[in-house]
Amino acid sequence: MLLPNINDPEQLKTLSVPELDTLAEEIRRFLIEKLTVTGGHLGSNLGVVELTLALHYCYDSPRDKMIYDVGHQAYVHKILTGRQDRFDTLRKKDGLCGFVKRSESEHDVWEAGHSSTSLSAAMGMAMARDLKGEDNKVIAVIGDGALTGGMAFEALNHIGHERRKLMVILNDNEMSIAPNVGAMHNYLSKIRSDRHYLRAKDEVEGLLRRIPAIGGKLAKTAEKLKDSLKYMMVPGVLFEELGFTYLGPVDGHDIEKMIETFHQADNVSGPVLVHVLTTKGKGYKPAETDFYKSHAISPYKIESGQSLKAVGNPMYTEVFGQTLIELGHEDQRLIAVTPAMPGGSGLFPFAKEFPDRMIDVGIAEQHAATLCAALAMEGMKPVYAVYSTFMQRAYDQIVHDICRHNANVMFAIDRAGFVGADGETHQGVYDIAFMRHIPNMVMMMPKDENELRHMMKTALEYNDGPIAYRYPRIDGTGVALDPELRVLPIGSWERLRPGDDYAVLACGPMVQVAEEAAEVLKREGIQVGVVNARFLKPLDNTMLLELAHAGTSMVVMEEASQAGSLGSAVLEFFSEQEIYDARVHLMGVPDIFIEHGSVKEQRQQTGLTVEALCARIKAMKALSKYTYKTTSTS
Ligand SMILES: Cc1ncc(C[n+]2csc(CCOP(=O)(O)OP(=O)(O)O)c2C)c(N)n1
Ligand SMILES: CC(=O)[C@@H](O)[C@H](O)COP(=O)(O)O
Ligand SMILES: [Mg+2]
Repeated sequence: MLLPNINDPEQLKTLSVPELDTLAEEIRRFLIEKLTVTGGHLGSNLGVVELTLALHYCYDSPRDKMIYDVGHQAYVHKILTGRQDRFDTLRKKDGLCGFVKRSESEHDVWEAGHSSTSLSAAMGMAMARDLKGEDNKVIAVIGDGALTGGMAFEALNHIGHERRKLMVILNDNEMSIAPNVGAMHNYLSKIRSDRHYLRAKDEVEGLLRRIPAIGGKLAKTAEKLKDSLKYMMVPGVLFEELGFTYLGPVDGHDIEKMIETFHQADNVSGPVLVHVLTTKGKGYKPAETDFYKSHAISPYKIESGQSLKAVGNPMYTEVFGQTLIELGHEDQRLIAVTPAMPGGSGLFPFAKEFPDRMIDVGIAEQHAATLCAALAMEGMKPVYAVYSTFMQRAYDQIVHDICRHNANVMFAIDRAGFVGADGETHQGVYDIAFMRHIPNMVMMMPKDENELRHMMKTALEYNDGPIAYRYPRIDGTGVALDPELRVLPIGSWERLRPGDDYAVLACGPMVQVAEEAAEVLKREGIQVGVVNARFLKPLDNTMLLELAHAGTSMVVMEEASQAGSLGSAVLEFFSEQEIYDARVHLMGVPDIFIEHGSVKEQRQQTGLTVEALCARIKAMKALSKYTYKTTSTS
């Protein structure tokens, strides 16, 4: 057994290639076993075992900078840099992060979670290195999925122009989370499969060099001919034209070949792109054969890869997917757009039913938003199905292309609120704050999956501009679903419980928390009203005025950034109305990044629990007595 003794990259360099191969197999077994308990990004990591070994064998981390795009495929890097014994804590509270994390190790030089940032990071580090007169290597490892992201293209454009020395490793497994899509993907597939492309690049270029230079009139024609031959026969010519030296394709499970290629790359003075072919899930059948199982999985049975997650109520995501089919039958103009998350967004059933009406644009949140704007302006009914966290990428497109045009785009914002194990890079807690202030936007959040269905119907029937519904990454409440879909009056809230002294204005899953807290407090003799603040914009002004005029003390509770979300909107309303004595307390996500753990732990950490709400109301009660006493005696 080599693995338990390999705790730093220096030890790795003493191994022979056969020993590295043995180590690769041991690492694979280690990951497959450990992740049965913790879950995690299994397939992506199994695919890069040899690649990561070859990198650490050839380069000196952390002096040489290894930058992993997305950072979900860095488990092997973590094992090789002294974190093997922490894998039982993977993605758990205070445990090993599922992504690259600078606070964990000096070998983690760049953090991510969102995709396609690695090339810009590599360029920045290479520039800094040159400006400081240093000579370390800079290496970005980017997957074929992440390469579909706009930022990656922007960086390729810059790197190819500047021609600084750095290495891009394109880890091509033909998969994003779902099978990869797009013209670049088609181009890479061609390189993989076309035997002409697989000819040794040197051989072809040598041949071309041997065609004698011809002077005079024929020169131009000959050069054109050479160019055409090159285009036909040299793999990766697109990257070459962009200013990179292209090396590959190389078998990403052959350590010796990769070491050879990296040495070759070291002799190139400008940017190099090494095209590495890997298999996602390599070495674990369930992950190799089922792409759902090959990406982010929950704990599983080792023999079958079958999930051990207890079967609960259908998730909001599933209810969304099923309801979309109903609406798709109702309105032929409805079309779903996803930036690379067809499975996670629950769109596969819709795609099966309406294969021409589901568009996966790749990791292209910005493009997806503008595409939806244009579809809407031409009379279609686009649903932009997107995770809250990834929608952050499309802020300008939402303002500039969707809201300014007042385009009838429906936003299905999944993973709104805490997401659990993915942690701080993926929390869906900012979208209310960065969307509600944009003119024309309407925003909703359902208290349960039944209401989600009504919101979807409401959005479809709404023809006055953009409208969003956001829902969490959790199981639904199990409520019975109305077969009849209803249109909700825009800006209407629901009073679920009466209570004149205190009222909790809650949205989404916090409504249930508020109801439970109200029950607890009722037993203690405190009557608390509960309002389902299901429209985040526009607010229910009438209800707010009623509450203020009744002298009700309000708590606004939301699993969203406290700054700028629903609570802020309520305060703004009272300020606009010049109602300065409304008593409003905010309970939201504080001004810190919330790390990985379970959703329950994340709620505990931020005080979004029944206990914390009860405590807050009791404190308000105590304070109001005091305030009352002092004012009445003065
Ligand atoms: C901006 C953004 N959009 C979507 C995602 C979700 N996502 C995470 S990994 C991934 C697929 C990446 O594919 P690839 O880079 O080829 O890596 P692989 O898992 O195949 O190794 C996607 C779509 C993300 N992390 N960031
Ligand atoms: C790395 C990444 O961004 C995705 O793989 C993400 O972890 C998926 O999240 P869900 O499990 O919520 O679909
Ligand atoms: Mg891939």
